[in-house]
Amino acid sequence: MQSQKVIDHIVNWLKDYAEKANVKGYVIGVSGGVDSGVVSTLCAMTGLKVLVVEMPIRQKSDQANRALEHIDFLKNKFPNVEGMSVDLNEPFEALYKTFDVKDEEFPAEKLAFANTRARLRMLTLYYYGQINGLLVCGTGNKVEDFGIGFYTKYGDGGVDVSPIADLYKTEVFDLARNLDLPESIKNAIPTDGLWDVDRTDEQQIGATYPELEKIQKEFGTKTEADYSGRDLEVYKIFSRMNKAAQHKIQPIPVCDIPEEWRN
Ligand SMILES: NC(=O)c1ccc[n+]([C@@H]2O[C@H](COP(=O)([O-])OP(=O)(O)OC[C@H]3O[C@@H](n4cnc5c(N)ncnc54)[C@H](O)[C@@H]3O)[C@@H](O)[C@H]2O)c1
Ligand SMILES: Nc1ncnc2c1ncn2[C@@H]1O[C@H](COP(=O)(O)O)[C@@H](O)[C@H]1O
Ligand SMILES: O=P(O)(O)OP(=O)(O)O
Repeated sequence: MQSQKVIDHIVNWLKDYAEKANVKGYVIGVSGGVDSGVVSTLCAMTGLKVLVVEMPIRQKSDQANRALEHIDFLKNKFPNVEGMSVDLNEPFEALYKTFDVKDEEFPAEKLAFANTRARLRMLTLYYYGQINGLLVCGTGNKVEDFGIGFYTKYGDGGVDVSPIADLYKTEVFDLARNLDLPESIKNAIPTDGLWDVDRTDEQQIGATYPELEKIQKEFGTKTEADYSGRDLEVYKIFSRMNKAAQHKIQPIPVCDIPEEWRN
């Protein structure tokens, strides 16, 4: 990939969009992962106002430390960047108490609370975005957003612009190397950090991003019959998750009203 061209293209795209939308810049949640590391740096390079927010919820200390290290890196390098931490532990625990949890070991309960973390972060970003005249900048990549739907609907998926959604995860890592991000971010193992047990994306999905990308690039042109061995296993994972994620990939279904009933 011609990384420098892609970097310049995204930075200009972000700058143009903000100018046309008549806003001051962007607000981004920074987790200590590579996606938000890259996106926040690209936003910072626009020279526009950028607010980077760390939002711990039952956070593992290594993730929180990486996020804080990245915020310091950006603030030192870019005078247009401001950073803040918003501790969401209390509101999260309050919701936990408020919702009528019948069985916290029930898988649907665990999933709903994992997604609640992402949704609390979304509403926080919209709050700080609105009071500062900033748009919420998304961090989803092409595999998460258009491949396997590995994001929370109206959580981290609830954003105003999505600058890296046409980049595969390995391409995001390429950009991270070219942007000279802190080593800890360049080497961060992808994880959604939404669960009480520590699980990487690879452990949760059952395949690596390079494996998924290979299938995603061929999806629609090759079928199950074209694969064997590990590729076949990954094809099955990708295809199952892609099918289940169609409600996130396609526009929300609207119930059409027959025209003749309008009189
Ligand atoms: N970037 C990341 O790494 C990241 C971030 C957040 C979440 N995740 C992962 O993403 C997954 C999110 O879970 P999810 O996808 O079950 O939750 P979700 O909330 O994103 O989507 C499920 C919800 O979508 C709606 N829905 C389901 N089927 C539908 C249909 N056919 N039509 C319309 N709406 C429909 C329902 O409201 C359902 O509760 C989890 O595995 C989580 O760990 C990954
Ligand atoms: N702890 C966090 N602080 C701020 N922003 C966060 C945090 N965890 C996640 N985010 C944001 O959500 C997306 C997706 O996160 P995953 O870790 O991939 O689930 C991330 O890029 C941040 O913008
Ligand atoms: O979205 P991030 O920044 O948390 O990256 P990753 O998904 O690789 O952890």
